[in-house]
Amino acid sequence: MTQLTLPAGMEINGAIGAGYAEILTPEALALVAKLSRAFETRRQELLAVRVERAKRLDAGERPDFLPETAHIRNGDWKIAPIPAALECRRVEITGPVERKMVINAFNSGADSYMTDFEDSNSPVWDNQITGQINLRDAIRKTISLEQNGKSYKLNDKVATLVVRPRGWHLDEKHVLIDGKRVSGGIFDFALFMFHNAKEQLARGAGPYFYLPKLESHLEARLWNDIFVMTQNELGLPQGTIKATVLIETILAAFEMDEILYELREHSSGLNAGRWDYIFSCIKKFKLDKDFCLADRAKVTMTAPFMRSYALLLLKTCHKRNAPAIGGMAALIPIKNDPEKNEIAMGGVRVDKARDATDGYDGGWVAHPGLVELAMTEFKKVLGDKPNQISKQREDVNVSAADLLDFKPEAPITEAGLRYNINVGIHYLGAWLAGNGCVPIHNLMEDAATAEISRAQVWQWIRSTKGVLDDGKKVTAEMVVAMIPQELVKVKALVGDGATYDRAARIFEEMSTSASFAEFLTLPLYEEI
Ligand SMILES: CC(=O)SCCNC(=O)CCNC(=O)[C@H](O)C(C)(C)COP(=O)(O)OP(=O)(O)OC[C@H]1O[C@@H](n2cnc3c(N)ncnc32)[C@H](O)[C@@H]1OP(=O)(O)O
Ligand SMILES: O=CC(=O)O
Ligand SMILES: [Mg+2]
Repeated sequence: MTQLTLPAGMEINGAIGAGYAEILTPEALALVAKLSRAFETRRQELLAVRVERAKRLDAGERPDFLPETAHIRNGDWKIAPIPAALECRRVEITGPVERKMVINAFNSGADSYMTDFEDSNSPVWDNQITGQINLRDAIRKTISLEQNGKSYKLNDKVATLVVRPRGWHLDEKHVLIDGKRVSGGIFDFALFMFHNAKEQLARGAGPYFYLPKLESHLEARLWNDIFVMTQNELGLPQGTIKATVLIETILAAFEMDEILYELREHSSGLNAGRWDYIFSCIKKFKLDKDFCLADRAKVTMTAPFMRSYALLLLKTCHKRNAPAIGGMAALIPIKNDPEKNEIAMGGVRVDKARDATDGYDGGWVAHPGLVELAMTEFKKVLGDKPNQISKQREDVNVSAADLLDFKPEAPITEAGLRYNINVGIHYLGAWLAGNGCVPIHNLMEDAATAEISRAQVWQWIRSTKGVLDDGKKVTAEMVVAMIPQELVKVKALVGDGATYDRAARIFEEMSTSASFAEFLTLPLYEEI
């Protein structure tokens, strides 16, 4: 086995596969070690703050805009100018860091490509390191692949790359510094920066990131401080790194100005990460017996609380000269059924048209087959302009009560409950097998969408409003009885893989246990 030279105090317990040593170099690992030692204590403190805040919310406290940062919300400031490579982001394709998908996404015709170490990626060690290899090769345009009789290589014109490292909650368990696991996000970020930032700048772009699952401006400040130290370490001018923050937690929605302000030298705007946002709303109010959201399919961007969130994000960004990027419609092309496919494409069209008309500068798609369609909707509104940041939404007024107006509460149906159980088992099983993004019932399912499914099941059992439209109360016994039935249906689709039995067991434990797992990926990560 290849031997790595490690910085003092670092241990790596993952297998070292072909080409890994080119990523896990002593210098790159030294940056991981430096950032970890400098910032791990703060990461842990901020995670502890999340726990304390959750306790207060569990006890009935409700979030509001922070009095102590009113001067930032009321102040007249802008973020630093956006680099040319990030001015035009009408369509952003996203996808896991798998080699074929990396090539296809770069070639998709989208303006930008968010490559994903987060929601759509199962963080098995091999995915993390081969993902870094794939990105290194793609940035240098040396990436290629022969698969199923097809040859893959990059076109001359490719999308601008944006990288999403893991969120603050995730560790990288294969790498220890001074006996403790390193942060998954710092690990992904540091390796990427070390190997690629200068190369990207030489090629006319730069190191651009998406930051997931932040809950406060102090968490944004931590990323900002990491950027400052990394730029110093690598000899890059301050402000070189640019990051778009996903507003995908209810708490961050109350701190959007503050998040942009913390990152103002490094900001490239905000994105409305709708799936985690819905999950976060359920999670943060999980013990409120009056809280209840309808069947997952009914909680759309036109739901009152989602509409308020989307409009506030847009207004906030444009006031600060920052891009506002829309989220992901989970619809994907449906093969072999033109009628259903047309309905799905119509759904994506409506979604992108709404965002573009509202004033968003771009939006996400899950699949190359959606790029042209989404582009058409943005071009209808933007014409030849790269963005519409100049469009101010002073007409928008969103209060705390609007953000917390959680409707629709009904209907909850047996079909909706079974759907959540079915998707939960299917997704968990795929994730355990190393695949973090799966088409299920013609929708894109990733960690964020699956979180909604499993959180709804837990919460419906406990909410007084968790009553099916036929009058039956959702109970743990009902869910436990449905799990084997849904497992059979999942296996009929995907085969008899052992991970699905494990997934069903974990799903049952998660749905029925008294405590609510903070993220489903946390217990799952200990299984891989
Ligand atoms: C909530 C959030 O965080 S959203 C962001 C995270 N989610 C994502 O990024 C979604 C990523 N999308 C995907 O992984 C896939 O599109 C899925 C799983 C949803 C659907 O996958 P499949 O049904 O296998 O796709 P399908 O068979 O139609 O793929 C056709 C081709 O498009 C490619 N493709 C599909 N999606 C993508 C993508 N997002 N990026 C690049 N290539 C893609 C496939 O690799 C395949 O290539 P090939 O023809 O060369 O073999
Ligand atoms: O990351 C995006 C989301 O919707 O969640
Ligand atoms: Mg998300």
